Amino acid sequence: MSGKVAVVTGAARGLGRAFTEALLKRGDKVCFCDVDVQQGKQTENELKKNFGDDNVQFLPCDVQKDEEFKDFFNRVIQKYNTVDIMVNNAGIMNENQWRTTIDINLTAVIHGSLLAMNHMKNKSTGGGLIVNVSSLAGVMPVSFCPAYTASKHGVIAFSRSWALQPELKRNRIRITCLCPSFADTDIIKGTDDRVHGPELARMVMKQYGLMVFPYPNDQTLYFEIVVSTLNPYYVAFDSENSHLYWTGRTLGKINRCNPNGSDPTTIVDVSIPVALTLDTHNSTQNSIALHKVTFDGKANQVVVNLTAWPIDIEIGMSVIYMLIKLKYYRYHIMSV
Ligand SMILES: NC(=O)C1=CN([C@@H]2O[C@H](COP(=O)(O)OP(=O)(O)OC[C@H]3O[C@@H](n4cnc5c(N)ncnc54)[C@H](O)[C@@H]3O)[C@@H](O)[C@H]2O)C=CC1
Ligand SMILES: CCCCCC(=O)/C=C/C=C\C/C=C\C/C=C\CCCC(=O)O
Repeated sequence: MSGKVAVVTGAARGLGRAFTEALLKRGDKVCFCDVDVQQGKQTENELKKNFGDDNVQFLPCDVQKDEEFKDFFNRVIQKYNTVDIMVNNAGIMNENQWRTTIDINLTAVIHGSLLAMNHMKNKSTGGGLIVNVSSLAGVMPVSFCPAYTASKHGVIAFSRSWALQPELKRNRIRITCLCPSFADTDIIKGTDDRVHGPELARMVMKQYGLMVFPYPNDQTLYFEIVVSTLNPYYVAFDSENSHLYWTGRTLGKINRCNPNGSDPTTIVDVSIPVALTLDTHNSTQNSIALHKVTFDGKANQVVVNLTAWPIDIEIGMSVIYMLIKLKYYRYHIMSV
């Protein structure tokens, strides 16, 4: 995948900057935008020093503003002729500004995805990768930030729904959601006046810990890898190489095996949390018919049911909570 042209939104700092650096390290060219112009320029200067003037460019853009976003995207195409990877990362967390939260975290992600899809399906070389940054708050309810959580659920629902479109596969466009746990960036700083129940927010963050960036070996930034975390109940399926991934008992332990359960391997074993990526690319039009895979992990058993194609991931929280109590974890990868 290296040697591609990538766009990253909201990359003046934080995860967006980390994604940008990871892409640059692979040899991609990156054009990033941000509403924070001063920070954007500073980041651009720093990255240019490390990766070369021609490989990285910052353009100011507020993704909430439709015309600005469209212009930004078109300017990237004018400069580099193409966009191969689109990372819709810009996001805020502010329950007092819930409408803006939805506008940036969800509406702009939809807009960015559509801009990318329209371009990717028409370009002569065809295809591309869209990475929509959701959150673990996109797969579970979080009482202290309901609007944020709704926006992140929306990102997953939008991405999964598009992933079901045969048109996407036909045009070789892959759409992926990245669902990080708490990461040590500005979004979680000074949350007191931006969340309902700051004490609970602090307690939860303390309990779960923070991801550290840059992540060792760039594991979380390697978009092709589908991994999971936080608790042992997240399982992911990578439709590109058919691997199944599941977490261990501790944060940061990620295992992988083949779809038939063979070759179970621990690919990450660290004491810090890592990110969950839901791979929404249901490219498997050739049937993966009824598998039942059982793993015997060290502490607990994990059962994965693959039903029929296309593959998608459904996590039922109430069932999960019940099974956690029983120390027995069951995951459903449903046909939809
Ligand atoms: N840090 C965390 O714990 C987690 C973060 N995320 C998501 O990761 C993404 C990146 O967040 P972080 O790097 O953590 O936060 P951050 O606050 O460090 O970075 C967000 C960046 O987006 C930019 N931005 C905000 N509104 C914008 C707009 N309208 N137009 C253009 N740029 C805009 C900001 O200026 C900033 O540079 C967000 O979508 C966030 O929801 C998801 C899960 C966990
Ligand atoms: C403080 C807001 C952080 C925003 C950044 C973000 O997206 C981080 C998400 C990380 C995890 C969120 C998911 C789960 C939190 C775990 C349990 C919450 C349950 C407690 C409750 O809400 O009642």
